[in-house]
Amino acid sequence: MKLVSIGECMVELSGAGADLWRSGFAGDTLNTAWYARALLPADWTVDYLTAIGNDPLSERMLRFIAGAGIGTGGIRRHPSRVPGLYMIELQDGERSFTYWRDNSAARTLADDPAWLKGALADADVIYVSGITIGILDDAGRANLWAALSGARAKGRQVVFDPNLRPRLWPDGDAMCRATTETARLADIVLPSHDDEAQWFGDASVEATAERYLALGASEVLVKNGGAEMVLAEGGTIRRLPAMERVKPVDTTGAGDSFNGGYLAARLTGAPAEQAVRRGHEIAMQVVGHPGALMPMADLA
Ligand SMILES: O=C(O)C(=O)C[C@H](O)[C@H](O)COP(=O)(O)O
Repeated sequence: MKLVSIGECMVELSGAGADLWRSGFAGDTLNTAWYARALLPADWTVDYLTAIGNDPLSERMLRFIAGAGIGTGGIRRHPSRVPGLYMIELQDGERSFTYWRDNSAARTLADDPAWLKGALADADVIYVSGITIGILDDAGRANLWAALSGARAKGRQVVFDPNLRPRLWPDGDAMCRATTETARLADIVLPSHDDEAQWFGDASVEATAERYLALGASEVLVKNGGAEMVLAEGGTIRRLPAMERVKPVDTTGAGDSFNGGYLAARLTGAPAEQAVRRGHEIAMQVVGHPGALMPMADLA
C-alpha cells in the first residue's frame, strides 16, 4: 500500500535561544508524511511529491526526506528555483510564521500534468492540504484537481486538510472557493474549527463537519485546538470528549502530526475514535519539541 503526500517542504528556522536559530526542514504535508511514516507498518510505502531545485540546500532536503524512509521518486527538479524558507516566532509556546516562499521551486510541482499523473499512478491514498493548493498558480491547481479526480475515479482515497493560510491567496474568497473545490474531491477531510469558523462563518464545530459532509466527504474529523472535536463518520456526527492538554514548547506541527497519527491508525484499520486518540498522543509529544518534526526514534 502506498500513501503519497503532496506539497511544499521549506527550510525551517526555529528558536535555539538568544540570536541563534536552528535550521531544519518542514512543511505541513511533509510533517504529516513524516509522522505517518514513523507509525505505519513496513508494508506501507510513504512518498513525498514536490519540486526542489538543483542547489546544495535542495540536495540536503532530499537527503533529509530520504533518510526518514520517505520515498523521493515523486520529487521533481526545477532548473533555477530554490526551496522556500520560514521562521517560527513563539509567544508562550504558540507559533506564528514569517515566510520567504513566493518563488519557491515547490510552486511548480503540478506544472506538468502527464508527470503528475504518472507520479500518482500507484498511490492508494493521496494527501493534500490547503497549503498545497495555495502555492500553485491557476494552471497548476487545475492539473492537481484533474489528477485527484482521476485517482478517485480509479477508487483511490483522497485525504484533505484545508489548513487555511490567507497569506497564500489574493483574498479570502479565492481561498474559500479553492478549499471548497478541493474538498469536493476528498474522501476524508481534517479541518481545524477555529480557522474554518473565521473564514467560512461556521457557527459550531458540528457546522464545520456538516459543510464538508455536504461536499461529499465520507469522513470528517474537526480538530478544535485541544477542546472537544467532532467526528462525522459512518452516518453519524458525534462530539468527542476533550483530551488532556500540555503546556507547549512550540505548537508548530500539532495539527500535521495529529493528522499523521490519525491516518496511520485509520489506514491500518483502527476505528476512528481510536485513531483520534493516537493522533492526539502524537501531537502532545510534538508540541514539547521545537519545530515541526521531532525525531522518529523519540516517538513513544
Ligand atoms: O505554514 C506552512 O506553510 C507550513 O507548512 C509550515 C509549518 O510546518 C506548518 O504550517 C505547521 O502546521 P501546524 O500543524 O498547523 O502547526
